[in-house]
Amino acid sequence: MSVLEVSNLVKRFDGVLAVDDLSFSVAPGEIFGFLGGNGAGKTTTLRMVLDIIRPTSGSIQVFGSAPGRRNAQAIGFLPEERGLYAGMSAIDTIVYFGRLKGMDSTEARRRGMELLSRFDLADRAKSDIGDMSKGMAQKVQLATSLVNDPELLMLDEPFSGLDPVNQGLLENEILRASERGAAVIFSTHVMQHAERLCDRLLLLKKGSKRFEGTLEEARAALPARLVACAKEDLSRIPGVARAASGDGLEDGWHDWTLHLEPGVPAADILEYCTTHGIALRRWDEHQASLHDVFVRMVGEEPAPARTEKEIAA
Ligand SMILES: Nc1ncnc2c1ncn2[C@@H]1O[C@H](COP(=O)(O)OP(=O)(O)OP(=O)(O)O)[C@@H](O)[C@H]1O
Repeated sequence: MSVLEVSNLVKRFDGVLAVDDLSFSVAPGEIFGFLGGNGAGKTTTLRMVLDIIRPTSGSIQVFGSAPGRRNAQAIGFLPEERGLYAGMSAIDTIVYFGRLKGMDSTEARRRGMELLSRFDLADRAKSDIGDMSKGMAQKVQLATSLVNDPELLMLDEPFSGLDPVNQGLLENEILRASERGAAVIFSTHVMQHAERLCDRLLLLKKGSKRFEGTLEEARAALPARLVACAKEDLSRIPGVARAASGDGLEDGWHDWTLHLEPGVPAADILEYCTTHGIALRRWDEHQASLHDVFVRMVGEEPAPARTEKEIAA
């Protein structure tokens, strides 16, 4: 059974179609990347799953029932706009969120301390959130979304504002949640995280789905490029859309760059060469990156991964 099933979801704000006939589902243990540019409808969709806002039409099933109090206890959520109450300690904040999820305080405290240790914040457990750095407070907020060991973990732009070490820590938490069987949905503009983590991903543009599938399927949607060294003319091989030969090498060998027709696997070209006695001295396949797929399907540049220096600035 799916943890989350979204069917023909529509959300209209005055004059803005924020989510347009969106359907997808997420299974237990799956890491699902929710990708799209600014204003694509990611946050709006997550808010509907949390029952913070109501859909205009369509349906959402969380653990087999409509969003609401009953299933909220098994959900963990990290909102895009970060912010916890200054004036409360890190551990008390986590316990508070654990209580909201129906945990008893002893268990929430035990679990909170375990998370703070894992996040290298055990010695700051009693620090006021207001006295913490932005990144530290963000890790405490992450802990509030994990305290109840949620079966559905939804993270809205979780990597933004974290330095590279803490981005790695967050990646580990996502993998850990998935390994214990939780479904994890995270939204991001940064393709590198999605490339490393996602079992499946969905590309959203102006509220509507442009692509849903595995990373491999996403890459296969764009033509591959091959670089090969041959004596023969490779431009006439079936499945090659464009070919350019470089300068001649010794003994009549040439480097070729081949752009394949969409959907043609590189292996077909290799097989053709083998069966037709075309000798190849070198063979490199360059698959499209998720960045290329995003640019092609969403029509804009995703955010680059930020350097440590940029984050500190
Ligand atoms: N409460 C609201 N009232 C009116 N319009 C809204 C409201 N919330 C969202 N929108 C609009 O819905 C569209 C989708 O916004 P949403 O925040 O879901 O995008 P997003 O994919 O999360 O973008 P970002 O990556 O910039 O956070 C935008 O055009 C936004 O202006």
